Order: sequence, then structure tokens, then C-alpha cells
Amino acid sequence: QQSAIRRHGQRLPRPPGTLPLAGNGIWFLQPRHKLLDWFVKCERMVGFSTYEISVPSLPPGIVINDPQNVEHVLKNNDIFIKGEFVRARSWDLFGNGIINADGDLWKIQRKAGLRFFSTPNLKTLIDVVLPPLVADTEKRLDAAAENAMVVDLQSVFLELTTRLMGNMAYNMDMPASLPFSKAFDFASGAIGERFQNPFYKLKEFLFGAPLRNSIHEVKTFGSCIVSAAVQKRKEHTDSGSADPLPNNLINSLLDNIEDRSVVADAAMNYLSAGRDTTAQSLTWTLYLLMRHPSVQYLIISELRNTLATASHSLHLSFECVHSSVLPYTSAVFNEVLRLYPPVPIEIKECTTATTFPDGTWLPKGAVVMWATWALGRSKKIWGDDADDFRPERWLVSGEGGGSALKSVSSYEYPVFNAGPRLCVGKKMAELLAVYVITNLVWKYEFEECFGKSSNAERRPVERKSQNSLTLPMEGGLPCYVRRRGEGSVEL
Ligand code: HEM
Repeated sequence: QQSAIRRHGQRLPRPPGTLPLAGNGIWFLQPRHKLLDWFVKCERMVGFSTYEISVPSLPPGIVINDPQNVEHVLKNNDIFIKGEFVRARSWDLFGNGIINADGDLWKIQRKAGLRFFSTPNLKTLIDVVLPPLVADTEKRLDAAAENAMVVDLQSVFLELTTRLMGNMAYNMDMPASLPFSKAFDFASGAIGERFQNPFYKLKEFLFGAPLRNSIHEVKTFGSCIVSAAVQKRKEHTDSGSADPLPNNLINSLLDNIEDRSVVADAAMNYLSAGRDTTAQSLTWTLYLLMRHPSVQYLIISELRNTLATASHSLHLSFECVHSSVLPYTSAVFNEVLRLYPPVPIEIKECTTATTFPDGTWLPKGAVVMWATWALGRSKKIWGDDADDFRPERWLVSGEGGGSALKSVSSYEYPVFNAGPRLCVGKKMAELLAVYVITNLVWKYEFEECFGKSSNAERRPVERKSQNSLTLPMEGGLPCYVRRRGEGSVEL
């Protein structure tokens, strides 16, 4: 198999263990968490050097680790597009939605989204929409605490973010118990597998009915969101009453896009991009906090020092949840995302032959990949303690002697992407995370109980992610919970 990919006229290195015909395909057939570890191993062997991979399920391609190369890709989104390779695999789930789209179709959905993520809307989110939802979350935790019952924090967070998106973006009550939610989780796992398994078509031909049913469920729900929004707009017009949330996402999409099927795809894409990533990042945060009780104390002491409060209740306003006010808690969230990025692998296709800053030449149609997971664990970027959870690495001295959040290049830390396709929900995710983390850590103590068959067996099990397009925790995050100061969980 002759590859045209070159650097200064020479072939690129290949990862150790590359086989003559199967190339690196064996790694892609493994569960995804093993593939992620493989990317880390390769990065530790080659550093920032670009290497070529060959996988029967992929067009010719390279893996980049050098932030300069990541910048080149993310800044040139006319050359590096989602392309047919991505679309062919995720078309039936994401359709024409923003996650799959390029060119004008992408631009118009992005514009509609940006209007939705305005500062006044984010303020409404934190000051009006979120507090009653977090209060409901607390009721669920209180009930679990009172009855000494195990509660799965991953499902608690998924409920919170699904209802939040439903409320804020679509003006709908949207519990995570709706069938679309389970259907989406299933479809996300199966579509993720299409990027790894060259035999996925055969597998789906034989056993694809559950996937087809799940996709149908998700699509039907997307159409329902649009019909409900159209109906509500008509009611407001007919009665002359004002829409309580005129700038919600679905209105913005309906104002900008004529084709209702594209609006439905866009709505489902925004919903999946927003609710899963945030719920998963909160799950990994609580997991790491349970393993690092001293970090919980530092969050609490930041709250005490900043808000000068000792009261049991905590009322954080929009103005308080910014990194300039609570840098340590923001650092905790950044550090969690460094180690557990909800979008752990990225793939782009080149529309034309191109040369990278390091001299790598790629022919048209080749793919370029990077594992945000591996960049987050790169010792070259983060130092020898890259594997350690250490929020302090994000802090510098601020004005007046306090701490401030360090700014890091988004090409070294592309957890939210960067450039023209930077995640539109980044600010929302960050504010929401600080609000939820502070509220839960202030009020509760958690003790994980995953994999413990008895109280005597207290060895913590390292948690893995499940196969998916994003990063759900396999098996959820079951734990015991107690009101802080009222029970015997020891920190
Ligand atoms: C911790 C939370 C989040 C993380 C880590 C994250 C990460 C990302 C990443 C890496 C991408 C680029 C993916 C790609 O290449 O297609 C992306 C895109 C996107 N994200 Fe997020 N995201 C988060 C939360 C959110 C939220 C809360 C929303 C909306 C409510 C959102 C909406 C989107 C949208 C619409 C895109 C597509 C942007 C475009 O292609 O122009 N994300 N996000």
C-alpha cells in the first residue's frame, strides 16, 4: 500500500506495531478507552512529531500532536472540513445539523446559535432557569441521603442538563426519562463504533434494527420540538401575547432557517452537543473530587473567602460564577476537562492538498486526526505530572495578591475546539459547571460505591469511559450522599 503522504519528501513515521496489511486497525477494533490510551502511548513516544496511521476503516491519514498543526487545522476550516467521511457515518443521526455541516449550512446554524448564547440569555440561565432545576436535583440528593440510598450522579446530571436545555433552548419540559434520551445514548455508541469498525455496514445489516429504531425515535423527537415551537409561535401571534423567551434557540433557528427538516436536525444537534458534554464533564468532576477531598476543601474555602458567608445555603448570581471571581473552582473544571475531555478525538478531511507548519504534505481527501485526550496528557505540554489531577497548574498570581486563572493556548488545550468552529456553548458550560460544582460541594459529601461488593472492600476502581461519540462514564457514578456536616462520610 503506497502512501502519498510526505514530509520534506520522506515518508512519515508509523506507530510501533504497525502491521503490513491491517496497519493500526487492531487498535481501532478495541473498546474506545483502549484506543485513547494508545494515542497517549504514541504521543509519549513521538512527542509533537506527526505520524501516519493506516486503518482499513479510514482514508489515508495522519495523527497530529503539535499545537502548531492543531492551530493550522482549526484556523483553516475551509480546507479542513467535516467532509463526506464524517457525514457518511453520522448522517442518519445528525443529518444536516451543525455537527455535520460545512459551508453555508454550517454558517447559518452557527449564527442562530450565537444569538442564543448572548450575555443576557446566559444571565437568565444562571439567575432564573438554573436555580429551580438545581433545587430539584438537591431534593433528589436529599431523598437519597435520608434513605441511605445509592444515587447515580451521572443520571442526576443528565436529568439536570436535559431539563435545562429543554427549558432554555426549546421552552419545553424535557425530562431525561423521555424515550429519545435512551435512544440517543444507544445511537451515539453505535455511531461512534462506525468510526472504528471497518465492518460496521455488515454488522448493521445483520443486527442493525435497534440502531434504526433509536435513530427513528431521535428524529421523531426533533420533529416534535419544531412542531411544538411553531404551534407556540402561532398562539402568541394569534393572541397578541409576548413570548416569554423570545430569544430561545428554537425561535432563533426558525427565524434563520426556512427548511423545517434542517431546523429539526439543528435542534437535535444542539441538544446533543449541549446536554451530554456538560452532564459528562460534571460526572468526571465529582468523580475526581471524591478522589481528592483536599480539592473540595479548597473550593469551600474559596467560597467562604470570596462570599464571606458561612450560611448553609448558597446563592450564587451570574456575576459570581465567572473565573475572575472563583478562579480555583474554574481551575478545577479546566483540569477535569484536560484529563477527561468530553470530545476526546477529532477528525477532519482535507478539501485540497495542503502543507502543515511542520512540513507534512497531505493529499486531497486524506484525514487528519488528533486526540484531545492525548494532548491533555502530553508531558511536553503539561510537564512530568501530566497524569496528576492538580487544579493549581491553572492558577497564576492575580492583581492584589490573589489568584487568577492562567490563560492557556486553545491549540494546546483544544477541549472546546478553537478558531471559527470554537464550541458555541463554551461559556454556558463553564458558568453552569461553576454553579453546579459549588452548590453540590458546599452542601453535600459524596462517597463512591462503584465496584465495592462490601464495605470491607474499599479499593477504588479506576473508572473508564463507555464507547460513544462523547465521554460517558461506563456504569454511571453510583455513590452515597450526605448533607455536609450531618453524617459520617469522612473527607
Ligand atoms: C463541557 C462542555 C462542552 C465541551 C467540552 C464541548 C466541546 C465541543 C467541541 C470539542 C466541539 C467541536 C466538535 C466538532 O469538531 O464538531 C464543540 C462544538 C459545538 N458545541 Fe460544544 N462543548 C461543550 C458544551 C456545549 C454546550 C453546553 C453547547 C450548547 C448548549 C454546545 C454546543 C456546541 C455546538 C453547537 C457545537 C458545533 C459548533 C460548530 O461546529 O460551529 N457545547 N463543542
